[in-house]
Amino acid sequence: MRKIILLGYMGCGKSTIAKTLSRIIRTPFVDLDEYIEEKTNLSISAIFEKHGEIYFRKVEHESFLELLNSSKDMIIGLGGGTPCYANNHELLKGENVLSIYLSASIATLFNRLSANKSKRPLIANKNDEEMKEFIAMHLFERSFYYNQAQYKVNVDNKTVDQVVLDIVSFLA
Ligand SMILES: Nc1ncnc2c1ncn2[C@@H]1O[C@H](COP(=O)(O)OP(=O)(O)O)[C@@H](O)[C@H]1O
Ligand SMILES: O=C(O)C1=C[C@@H](OP(=O)(O)O)[C@@H](O)[C@H](O)C1
Ligand SMILES: [Mg+2]
Repeated sequence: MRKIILLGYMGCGKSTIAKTLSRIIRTPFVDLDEYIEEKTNLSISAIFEKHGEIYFRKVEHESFLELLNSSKDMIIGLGGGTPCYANNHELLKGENVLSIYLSASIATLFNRLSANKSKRPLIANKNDEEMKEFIAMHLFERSFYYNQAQYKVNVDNKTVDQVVLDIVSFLA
């Protein structure tokens, strides 16, 4: 059954867009981070703190496979790092998979993330200057993986509804 996968850097809007898209096209959505939190009974921050990032990436890969192998139609909002580890980017091209990269400028990401960093362990302890530099470098490193998606939608200066409409146009 068809899986619609949203990917992109932290703060690009994957979780938010997945929720609204789900309502519009009447397809259930699963946020991969939330799925992992339920499965492990730990927050993403607690997993990083107690078990480290390598363990998180292992659980993330297993969880992504579980969702892809389920027999249901589903929208999956990935974590920002999901396509960049464990060859997960290869899974973006599978049969019955439609993958969409929500691309955003460094300025957009910085503005959104500076107000929302506490639950994101990779940036939680950075000040504004450190964060700007980190986002620029990290986005550059990850772009290769994000660009493996079948479609790309730029989200800069767009409302959630506008982004959802752009995505709906690919699904026709
Ligand atoms: N199109 C948009 N316009 C303005 N703010 C947005 C938009 N999409 C998401 N946001 C906001 O950006 C922040 C990060 O969104 P989130 O969905 O958590 O991103 P992700 O899951 O990609 O990390 C949230 O505060 C969310 O409300
Ligand atoms: O970019 C990353 O490596 C991460 C992004 C987060 O998801 P969001 O992109 O939804 O913030 C979450 O999976 C974890 O904190 C690691
Ligand atoms: Mg998210």
